[in-house]
Formats: sequence, C-alpha cells, structure tokens
Amino acid sequence: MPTLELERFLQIRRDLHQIPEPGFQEFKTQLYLLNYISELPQERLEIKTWRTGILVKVKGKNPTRTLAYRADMDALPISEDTTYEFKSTHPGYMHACGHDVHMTIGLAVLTHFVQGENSVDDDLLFLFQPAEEGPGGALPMMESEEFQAWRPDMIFALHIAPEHPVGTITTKPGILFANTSELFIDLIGKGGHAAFPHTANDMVIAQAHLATQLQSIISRNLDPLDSGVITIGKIEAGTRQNIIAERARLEGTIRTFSMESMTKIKSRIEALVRGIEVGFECRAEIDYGSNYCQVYNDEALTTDFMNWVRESGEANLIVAREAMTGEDFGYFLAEIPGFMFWLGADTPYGLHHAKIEPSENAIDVARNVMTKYLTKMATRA
Ligand SMILES: CC(=O)N[C@@H](CCC[C@H](N)C(=O)O)C(=O)O
Repeated sequence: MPTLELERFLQIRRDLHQIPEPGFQEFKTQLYLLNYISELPQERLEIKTWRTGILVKVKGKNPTRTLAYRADMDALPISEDTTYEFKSTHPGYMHACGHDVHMTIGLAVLTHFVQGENSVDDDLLFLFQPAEEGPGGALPMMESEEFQAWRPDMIFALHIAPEHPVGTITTKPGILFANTSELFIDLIGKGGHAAFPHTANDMVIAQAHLATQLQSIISRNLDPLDSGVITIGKIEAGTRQNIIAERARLEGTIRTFSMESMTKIKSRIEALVRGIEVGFECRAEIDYGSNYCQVYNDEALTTDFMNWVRESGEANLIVAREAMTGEDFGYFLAEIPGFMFWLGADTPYGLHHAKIEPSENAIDVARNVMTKYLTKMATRA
C-alpha cells in the first residue's frame, strides 16, 4: 500500500482504538465507520445499518454470487495498560481483542474495491458486526432482513494472533474454534455478623468451594482424550470485611470441541451446584448466558485458500491447531461456506490482556491477502 494510504489506515485504527464500546453499544464506532464509508466513491456502494452494525455492498460488474468479509466491532471491559499515546478514551474499556484492527482491515479492503479499476465481477459484502465478545451479534445479524436480502454465498473473517510474527497466516480446514457457553452462578445464603457464623450461611465459603470443585469436572468427568475448559473469570461476594456475605456470584465460560462434552459439563455443573445448595444451606441460580457454536472452516475452500497463500507468497502459511477460543462467526460458517484465519500480529501479551499492542504492520499484510484473494474469487476469466 502506498505510504500515504497506509498512514491513513493507521490513523483510522488509532481513532477506533480510542473509542472502544461494549456489544450493541458501538454507537460512536458505527458513526465513525459510516462517516468514512460516506466519503468513498459511492457509485458501486449500497449501505445499510442493522442495530449498531453496518452492511456495505460493493456491486460487481457481472455478479452471479456474493462474497463477504466480516469484521467485529465491540471491545472489552478492561482498563488499558499499553504504552500507546492513543489509549482508550472510554475508562474501563479497551480494544484488547484486536477488533479495531479487524475493522480497519475491513475498511482498507472495501476502499480498494471502490477505487478505479479494482472492481470485480461478483458482489462483495462487508459486514461490520457488533457484539462478538457478547452477547453475540452474528446470529441476530444473520437472521435480520437486512442480511437475508444480501445473503452471501461465501464468507470470510480473520482474527489477530499475538503469538505469530507479522506476515504469518495460520488456519486449518474443519474445526478451528470451540463451542462456548457463558456461565453465571448466583449463590444466595444468609448474611450476618462476622462474629456469629453459626447464625448465617456464608456465601464466600460456598463460592470458594464451588470455584474449586468446578475444576474437577474437566479432570474427573471429561474423557481425557476429549478437551474442555471451564474458566471462572470473575467472582463477587460480600459488602464489608466484618459482614458475612449473603450473596456470591461466579462468572465464567465453558469451552468444548464436542456438543456432547458441553452437555456433560453443564450437567456436572448442575450436580455440583445442587451439592453446594445442600452442603451450605443456600439457594443457587445458574444462567448459561450466550452460547456460540464452533468455528468450522469449510474444508475445500480453506484448503484452496491455504494453497493459494503458499503459492502466492502473500504470507507465510502455518497449519493451525484448533483453539479453545470462541467466535460467533461460527454461526455464519454453520450456514455459509467460508473460513476464518489467524493473522500474525506479533505482541508479547495475549488477547484480552491490558497490555496487548498488536503490530500495525499486520494491517497491510491482511489488506494485500484479502484484496488479492477476493479478486481471485470474484473474477471470472
Ligand atoms: C476471539 C475471542 O476472544 N472471543 C471470545 C468470545 C467470548 C464469547 C462469550 N462471551 C464467552 O465468554 O463464552 C472468547 O473469549 O473466546
């Protein structure tokens, strides 16, 4: 990409980085993207909004099908701790999962296809999708009239990979990311004076037992040759150091590669929670929040893409291992052939870390790969 154009996209990424917003509240982000898109040449464009998301169609010269690129828009409740001069201006929120980079790549690829001679035969659809981190925007977006009217024949997406150098792409045919379920457990006991524990039911102790017991499910109930994760990322209990806590809450996520394991883990959670209710004379409520289906890459398309990356030399292709990451992009792939790939972004801190600083050089790599791949796929000889 010419230096001036590249600098523009770096600025866009930095602007987006400064306005991180949670799922379905991406109001400033949507406005920023719409403003940018409205400044592009409009001849080939049709634009729709859906909730806080955006759908942009680039009309082809002689379309027989539609190819889509999806970028997620939302951010995480993390207080940023990077060295950036362009830190988040929204206290307690941060683009710590690279969605600022994903959106910038989407705009860069879109910009390519509205310029001069870069048009292709087929229609292209750019989806800016809210709420990937939760509660999940992909499924309702896919079910929307706006999407169904432009329903694509193939769909692609990427995700930054902190652990890989810039210039690397890694993916695989078949399962790439896990099935997920959020997990919220409320424990309700009886509060009281710290000095009289025998008159209360202490939910700090109940919660501590439960948090530990949950980990036994993976080691004792799951087939060791299958895989699963239960992570409790947040616990809350009590109000003050000398008051016995009446309530406690555990918040987490479950990850599996098979639905059988997901069902088994949930039934074991319910059994352990029943045990806590009896053992600690309390009441419990379980809520599984939002659930995402696995990301399953279309085998033929992904193999073709991987071969093309190898042959084109546009990036260094590494065959991926499946990961316990979740992605609501899996819902698109359950109905529409396509794939997701990891894009090397070379940063020592992982996804969801307050210090993550993905390399901006990854933007140009992805822009090249996606513009060339989409051109190949959307052009007939
Ligand atoms: C790519 C990524 O990090 N995705 C998230 C998706 C979270 C889904 C849901 N909120 C859950 O926690 O189950 C991830 O944590 O993998």
